Amino acid sequence: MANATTSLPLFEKIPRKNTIQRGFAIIIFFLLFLLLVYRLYFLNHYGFTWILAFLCESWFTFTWVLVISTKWTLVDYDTYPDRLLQRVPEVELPSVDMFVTTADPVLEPPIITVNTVLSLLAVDYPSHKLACYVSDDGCSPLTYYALVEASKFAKLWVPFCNKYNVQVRAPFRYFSGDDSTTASGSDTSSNFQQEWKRMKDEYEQLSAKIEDAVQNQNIAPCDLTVFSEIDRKNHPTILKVIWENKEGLLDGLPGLVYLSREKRPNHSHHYKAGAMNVLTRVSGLMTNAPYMLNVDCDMYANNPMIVLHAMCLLLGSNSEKEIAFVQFSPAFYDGLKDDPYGNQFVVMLEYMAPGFSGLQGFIYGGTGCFHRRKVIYDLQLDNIDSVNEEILKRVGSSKELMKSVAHALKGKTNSPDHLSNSIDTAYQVAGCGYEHGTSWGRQLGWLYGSTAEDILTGLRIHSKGWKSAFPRPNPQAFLGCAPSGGPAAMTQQKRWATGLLEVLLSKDCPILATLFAKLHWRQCLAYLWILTWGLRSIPELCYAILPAYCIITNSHFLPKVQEQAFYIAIVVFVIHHLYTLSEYLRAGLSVRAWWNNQRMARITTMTAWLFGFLSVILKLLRISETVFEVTKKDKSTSSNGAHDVDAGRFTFDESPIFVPGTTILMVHLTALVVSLLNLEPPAHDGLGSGLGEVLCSVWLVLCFWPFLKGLFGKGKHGIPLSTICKSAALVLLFLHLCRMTIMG
Ligand SMILES: O=c1ccn([C@@H]2O[C@H](COP(=O)(O)OP(=O)(O)O[C@H]3O[C@H](CO)[C@@H](O)[C@H](O)[C@H]3O)[C@@H](O)[C@H]2O)c(=O)[nH]1
Ligand SMILES: [Mn+2]
Repeated sequence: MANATTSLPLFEKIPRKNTIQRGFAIIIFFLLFLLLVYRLYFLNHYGFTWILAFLCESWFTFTWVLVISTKWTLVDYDTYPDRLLQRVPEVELPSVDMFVTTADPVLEPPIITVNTVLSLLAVDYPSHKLACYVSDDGCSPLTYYALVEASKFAKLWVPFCNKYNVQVRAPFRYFSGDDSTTASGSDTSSNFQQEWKRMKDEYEQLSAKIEDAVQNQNIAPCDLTVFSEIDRKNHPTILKVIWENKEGLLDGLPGLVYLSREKRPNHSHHYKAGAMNVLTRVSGLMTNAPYMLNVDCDMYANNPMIVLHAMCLLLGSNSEKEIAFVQFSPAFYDGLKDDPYGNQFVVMLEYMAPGFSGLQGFIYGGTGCFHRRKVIYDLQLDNIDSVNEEILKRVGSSKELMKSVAHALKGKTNSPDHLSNSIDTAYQVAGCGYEHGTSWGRQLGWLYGSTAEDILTGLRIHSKGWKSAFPRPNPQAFLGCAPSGGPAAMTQQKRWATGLLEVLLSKDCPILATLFAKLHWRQCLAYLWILTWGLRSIPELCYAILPAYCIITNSHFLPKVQEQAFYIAIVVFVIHHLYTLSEYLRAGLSVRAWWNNQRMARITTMTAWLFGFLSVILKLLRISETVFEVTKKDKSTSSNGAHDVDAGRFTFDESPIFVPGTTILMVHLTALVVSLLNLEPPAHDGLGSGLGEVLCSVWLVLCFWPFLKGLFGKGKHGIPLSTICKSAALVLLFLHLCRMTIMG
């Protein structure tokens, strides 16, 4: 019996059947191809609108090819933690360092970070094998204070979770239900009821203390002298071991370390990538676990078995060379109903991600990911088994760090040492000058040069020939917070588009990696699909302007109703939308969610991604650097946010990011008025604009419906007057250009 279980695999890759979807995808491709042939055939007959339409449609076809290739074989992972526990005795499980990054106590309220940390401290894993490191780029005494208080609460919380096998170990979620019966599941014993009540009181006290500290800057006695008169952009390293499991107790509490790396005005700190590298070095000196988990401050562990699930994949592959990192599917708590901002990515994670799994593996998404430490130490050499002096020199001048890296590369773990013994050397490697002259950020660690450091680092790992895994356990592994307002959602999308384009233009570009390194060519296509997000804004914008231009100048860019080609265009449009709709329905989402995502895809592409594209152009012209703007996290739990009737209604602010959207909407409204009132000039060639152009215009107005409501909305639901004026000016300019071409 024992033998039977030890020989069973720890995980399985399960291919998904998708013959019908493939069929439809090919039909769509075929129709697009026909349309292009038709365009080519008449290329000399019609003028510039025709050529522009041809170019845009070529791009759409290219993108479609990338999509088909990526989604061709879908693979899911199943993991079996119970088999792992039978195979490996608890004391022999490898250790894991858990990193949490936070950067701003206002955009990222300390109570959120605290909950994430508590959920990690309480996971089902031998606690002396875990250590949690919090990097605070905001250098905030509030965050530090909140963590100190949280560690006191953790001493009650962790045993409570273990004793009653609590499922959700982030207290703000666990206690968001009203009474203990909802939280306990089956346990209704009076003991449990009492303890539950006590725990709830304790948590309420903790959050009240933190809230009070935030509101009144009133921080109860706690050693905060190091924070006095600190400037968050100019300060020395602050490193505090808040708690350590000195006795190495199996059921103690994992170590907890607070770290705010040194910052100086003239030193580039490389945003999150820089923070991750400091965390890697400091933890290397303190615990040097062979595996590292990293989460954003708002992503709490929602599945207590999560580390075991990851270990099934990391320990269970036949050759170590198999899986470099395990990326869990990100998901969001309190997500707005039907995804009005199109940023919950359910469908992408349902089809695209398993498609990547059928190739080399899904991308590294920055949060909810377990890495092998030794892979992170060596993004340069192909063969990490040969530990040579070369690598060690690249990690910088600290002898202790070299020793720890050598250990990690050889797969040895450090003998348990006290965290506090390495404090002095840790200060050295957390300094902002430490990386000078080393390979951090270039050949090892998290890579610099993109605001999507996650994609860049993951791509480099895949280019070395490694694979990655994308399991989706039930319950969901990690839950985070998706932006729930127009401005925050747009900022996030803009940063992604910027970062992705930076990767595309870097020397890590997937095309080069396929030619000169070990990236598989279809993995390259999959990466191109995501890296070209920012570029898509240009053809989409052009294509969106075409119908309005044609109506206003009374020309055409689509086939006429009497032509057969007209039906190709209609059919491809209809089938494509039915295809995406079926994906939503099969994923258990509503028609409304589908529609919201369709229109948000248009809005995001033409606004946020356009700005991402422009910021990369400015970087190329050396006019300005790209920046990592942190997204705002909401504290709301289901008690407010989600029930708010206006919750899903689009919000705006003064940001120029809303100008293109407003302009497109106004251009199309103008075009529709022109068409309704028959104000078009006489057609040049007797073939004026027709039904196709009008339908396109109506469609775009529908896509930009949130903006139409915004024109008449008030407060944050309204588009600011200044934005409307700027857009109106652009519309006038556009009309003027149209007139010139008619005259011309
Ligand atoms: O200078 C900085 C800036 C950010 N962060 C942290 O980076 C994380 C991600 O920032 P967030 O604003 O939450 O970005 P998201 O758009 O939610 O993040 C996604 O996209 C980023 C890349 O664009 C990745 O870094 C993230 O891991 C990934 O979740 C947060 O924990 C921040 O505290 C830092 O530590 N230092
Ligand atoms: Mn985030």
